[in-house]
Amino acid sequence: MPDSAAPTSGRVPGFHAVVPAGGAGTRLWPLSRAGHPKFLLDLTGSGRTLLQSTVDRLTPLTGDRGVVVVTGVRHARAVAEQVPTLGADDERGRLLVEPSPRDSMAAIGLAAAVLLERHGDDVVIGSFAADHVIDGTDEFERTVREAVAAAREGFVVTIGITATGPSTAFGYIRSADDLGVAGAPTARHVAGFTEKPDAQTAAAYLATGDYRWNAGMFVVRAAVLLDHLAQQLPALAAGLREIGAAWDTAARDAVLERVWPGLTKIAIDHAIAEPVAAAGGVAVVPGDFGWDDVGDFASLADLLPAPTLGDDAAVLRVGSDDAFVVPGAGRTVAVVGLADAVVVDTPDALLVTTRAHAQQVKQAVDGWRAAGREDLL
Ligand SMILES: Nc1nc2c(ncn2[C@@H]2O[C@H](COP(=O)(O)OP(=O)(O)O[C@H]3O[C@H](CO)[C@@H](O)[C@H](O)[C@@H]3O)[C@@H](O)[C@H]2O)c(=O)[nH]1
Repeated sequence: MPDSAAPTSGRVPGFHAVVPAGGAGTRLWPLSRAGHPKFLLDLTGSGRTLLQSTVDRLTPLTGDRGVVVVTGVRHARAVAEQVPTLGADDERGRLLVEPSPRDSMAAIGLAAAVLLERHGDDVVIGSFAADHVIDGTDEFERTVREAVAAAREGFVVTIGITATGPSTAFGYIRSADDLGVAGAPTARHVAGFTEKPDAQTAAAYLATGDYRWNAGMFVVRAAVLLDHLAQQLPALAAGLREIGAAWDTAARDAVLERVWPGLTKIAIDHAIAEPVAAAGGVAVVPGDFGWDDVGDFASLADLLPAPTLGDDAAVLRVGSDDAFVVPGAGRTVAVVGLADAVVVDTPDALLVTTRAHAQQVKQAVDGWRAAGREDLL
């Protein structure tokens, strides 16, 4: 089939999206807390939480019943309330609840194993984080359609974001020659991954023109993913397959209780992407859409059209036009002479920092934890 014949709109048959919702978002404290982390929050003022926006973005590609969310026990109820289409109480619902966090390979592998059992050998899955912001729906959809086409040919496919600077917060993908797969004209082979390099290395990468940011999106046939895992980590693959086979049966809870705690904790990047790329089995589709993982208040401030999140009338600025302010309910905030300030007010905790120090907010969370203030986390 010539490339021009590949469908460019509508649902992609046999494609299911997997949304791992596990991150704590500690650099966005005190908005993001362990009990209501970043993905459950409306951080962009759109009226939809990051999780809801993620599902909204994927649904045109998968159809209403084609998105699976994998989350922990603690957040299952809130996720079910925010995304009723997951059918949490249905026999074959699409809300998969992990007994405990065992990192991204187990989360995505669980969904792969369940979907393989339900839909058979040809099912293609794509994993997309629950807490990223994307601007440019058409380009996102184009990229995913190409990724699915390449995945059908047996590749593990990543999406490589055009880097806008030498970020040290992301992994980098080095692309090689054209993949030459019908329906995926822009896909290339991946030469390798580097996880979160230092600033100098990142700048050197960008100068070559061969590197893109790894957005943590992986598109692959579920059967291929589990076969690769069986090569790399046979016990983890076998455990996930056993759970997948039991998921829609009365044995689910007993199998989960016995098998889940023993699963290796490892990120999908290390378990699959890096070793499979070394063997030539990974492809990248370049994605020229706006993408941000909203890692801290500096990136959140850059995303928003105005430097206030919430009630702008509650904020008074004197010589602080760009100060980023999140006023708490029922209180006003005045910022005087602090251009770079970040002020985030909530009922029980107030954060004052600067954009330049936004990455270090995690240390405040660590500090409260060390002080035994679990109530603030
Ligand atoms: N359900 C569930 N999800 C999890 C768990 N652990 C991680 N995840 C999810 O897996 C995804 C990636 O995990 P992180 O641990 O947050 O990875 P990272 O440090 O952000 O790095 C990865 O993503 C970056 C892009 O945001 C990439 O740049 C980087 O290369 C890498 O792929 C996120 O969506 C996170 O919610 C878990 O135990 N359970």
